[in-house]
Amino acid sequence: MTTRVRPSNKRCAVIGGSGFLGRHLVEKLLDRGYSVSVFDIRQSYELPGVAFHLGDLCDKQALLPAMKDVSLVFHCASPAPASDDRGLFERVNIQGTRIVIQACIEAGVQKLVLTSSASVVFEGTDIKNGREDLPYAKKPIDYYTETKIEQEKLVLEACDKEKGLLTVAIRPHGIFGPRDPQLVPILVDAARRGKMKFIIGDGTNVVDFTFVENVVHGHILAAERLRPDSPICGKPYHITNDEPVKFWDFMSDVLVGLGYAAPRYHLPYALVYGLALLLWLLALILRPLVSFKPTFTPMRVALAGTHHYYNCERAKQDLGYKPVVSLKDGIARTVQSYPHLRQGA
Ligand SMILES: NC(=O)C1=CN([C@@H]2O[C@H](COP(=O)(O)OP(=O)(O)OC[C@H]3O[C@@H](n4cnc5c(N)ncnc54)[C@H](O)[C@@H]3O)[C@@H](O)[C@H]2O)C=CC1
Ligand SMILES: CC(C)CCC[C@@H](C)[C@H]1CC[C@H]2C3=C(CC[C@]12C)[C@@]1(C)CCC(=O)C[C@@H]1CC3
Repeated sequence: MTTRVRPSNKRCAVIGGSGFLGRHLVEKLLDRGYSVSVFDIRQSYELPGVAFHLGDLCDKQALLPAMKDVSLVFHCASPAPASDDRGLFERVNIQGTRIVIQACIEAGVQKLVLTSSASVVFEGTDIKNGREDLPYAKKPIDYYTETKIEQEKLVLEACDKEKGLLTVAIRPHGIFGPRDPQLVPILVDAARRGKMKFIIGDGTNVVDFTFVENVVHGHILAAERLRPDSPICGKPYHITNDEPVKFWDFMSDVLVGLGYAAPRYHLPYALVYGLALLLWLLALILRPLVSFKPTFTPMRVALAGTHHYYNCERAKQDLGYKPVVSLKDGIARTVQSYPHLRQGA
């Protein structure tokens, strides 16, 4: 007879642990006394107490060793939203997530926490104080969103008390903070190329941006509250800073904090969206001949010109969630962390 060692409650694996959110999560887990295995296609840092397993999450045999004796898995890997590679999104976010679930079941993992996205309900039109019961986007605005929807469904449907795997999904929105490879770098790149002089629309649209440590906090609360008798099993949770802000005020605070001018001139939303669609189509048609990546993609223009903020009451009620870093402090810490992106640097 083989006796199965019950995995320690404090052993966990972070799939995508080399990424922006993943690394912040790993650091907080270590602080809280967890031992951590990271599974990723790349290793971006070294830390005592972290075992790295390199591989593609679509490969179950590569995943299993990272899950050995692990009771809790965080899945926060995804191709970058800026990619336009439909095949890659489908392979990693859909097929890969099926494999992650199978591997969790085979390895005897008890809890799986997915990093989903509040964007799973975003179709490019206003969302004001959206709750988790909004329907998934019927016409997702890009392949990223389309496959994040399928990924979330797969993980939530896999929640099975009988089989012993409990699951929950965290839906953050607009994560920012030190080491983010996306929001601040893209914004600064656009500013350096003179493209951030313009406000898309009337500039009054309100959105959520979430400091990375608040997102981490939401993940850990969910993991620690995930038990067979808890109401959170199989549910999605919005995690935001709970401080909706005008999109263009947030952009201006970051730009001015880094020494750039705030956007000033208004352009009509419909015009910029139409141009972005045209450029996207052109890039698609010309792809075999030339490769160019427009800064203003339809997704970015939609995010920059509409309201999209979310209610996180459910997370407060069920997880005891409350942001740990305010928007103002989050912006100050973020700006400070990018000395190389300052104007003139
Ligand atoms: N950044 C944001 O504003 C938001 C992000 N999210 C979600 O948060 C999660 C983390 O995002 P970020 O940290 O911003 O992205 P990131 O790109 O910094 O990290 C993703 C990590 O996944 C890894 N990865 C990608 N494909 C893989 C594969 N086939 N096998 C193994 N590892 C693979 C990458 O190497 C990377 O380290 C993602 O699931 C994303 O969809 C959700 C809402 C907002
Ligand atoms: C060029 C400018 C109009 C905009 C520059 C900033 C943008 C790069 C970011 C503003 C909102 C961000 C955002 C995401 C990525 C970066 C932004 C578009 C996500 C798409 C990342 C993945 C998600 O799940 C949702 C995010 C929404 C907000």
